[in-house]
Amino acid sequence: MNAPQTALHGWAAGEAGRPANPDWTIPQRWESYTPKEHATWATLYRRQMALLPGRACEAFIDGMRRLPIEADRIPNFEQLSEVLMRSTGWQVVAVPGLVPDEVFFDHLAHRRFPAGQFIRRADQLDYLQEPDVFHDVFGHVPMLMHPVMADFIQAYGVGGLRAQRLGALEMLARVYWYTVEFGLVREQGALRIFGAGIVSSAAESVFCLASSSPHRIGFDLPRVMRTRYRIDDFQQTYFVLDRLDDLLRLAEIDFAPLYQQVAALPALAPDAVLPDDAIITRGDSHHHRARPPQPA
Ligand SMILES: C[C@H](O)[C@H](O)[C@H]1CNc2nc(N)[nH]c(=O)c2N1
Ligand SMILES: N[C@@H](Cc1ccccc1)C(=O)O
Ligand SMILES: [Fe+2]
Repeated sequence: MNAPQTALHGWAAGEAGRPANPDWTIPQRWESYTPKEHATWATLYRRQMALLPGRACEAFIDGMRRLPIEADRIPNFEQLSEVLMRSTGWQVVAVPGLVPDEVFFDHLAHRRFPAGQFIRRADQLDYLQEPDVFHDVFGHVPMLMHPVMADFIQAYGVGGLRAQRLGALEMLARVYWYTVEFGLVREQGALRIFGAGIVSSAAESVFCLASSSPHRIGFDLPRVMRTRYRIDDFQQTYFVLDRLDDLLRLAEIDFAPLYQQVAALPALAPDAVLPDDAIITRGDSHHHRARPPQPA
């Protein structure tokens, strides 16, 4: 989820504007979820699990299988953290919603995944401005069981704190957006989803692979750093990794010189196509202005 900082949950910042806790974590208060909230989770879970086999990458399906994530109840973060800690050293901490950039990056840099404690209302099933527990836990957490993604997201946290110092937040956020949130990866000759923003959206899980309108382009780091993204509708371009392990190489590249080179170039529209793009499928001209999916 890389939405701008606009939609900060007021009450998270407390009346005085300062959060009760400097790292913005709150108790999950798992016992206080209502049956209706669990039912919303169940609806979303069932809808996605009917779509994702055959569309989501193997790492996602495997991670989901190994975690205490049930169909009909919002998961308990302490139970998730026990399994994650043993596997890749991660834990899930509850936050009220979007937190400030440096708080977010600091959590990731210490292998703490900040997950929204709240769940969307029944009338927000298809679209949500802020990351709720379904997007964060269903979408992101299973991938944290994969060692490559576990290392990549921690490195991203470290890189985020650095990018802030270098004034390169937007370029870095695009790398996260087009991988962790909306990334595709080749798997046994087919394209599979690994991005959490797609995985947690029913409409986009289908659209990203089946529609002729988005471009699908082989991942290229400077190209991704230049490409703007939309947060309120389907992506117009998806970038495709040859394999998830490519993320490790990515994490080791020193971004600082790239930030300088890319900052000197004009940013690209979300639906741009360049002559030397490694086009996998070129989108058609008209855009399906479908019901906006949940941004991620
Ligand atoms: C660029 C920026 O770091 C990014 O949008 C962050 C901001 N704060 C966040 N806060 C939470 N809880 N979850 C997120 O995904 C993000 N995304
Ligand atoms: N390698 C990046 C850090 C990073 C790691 C993983 C993902 C994105 C960025 C840097 O030098 O800042
Ligand atoms: Fe997200």
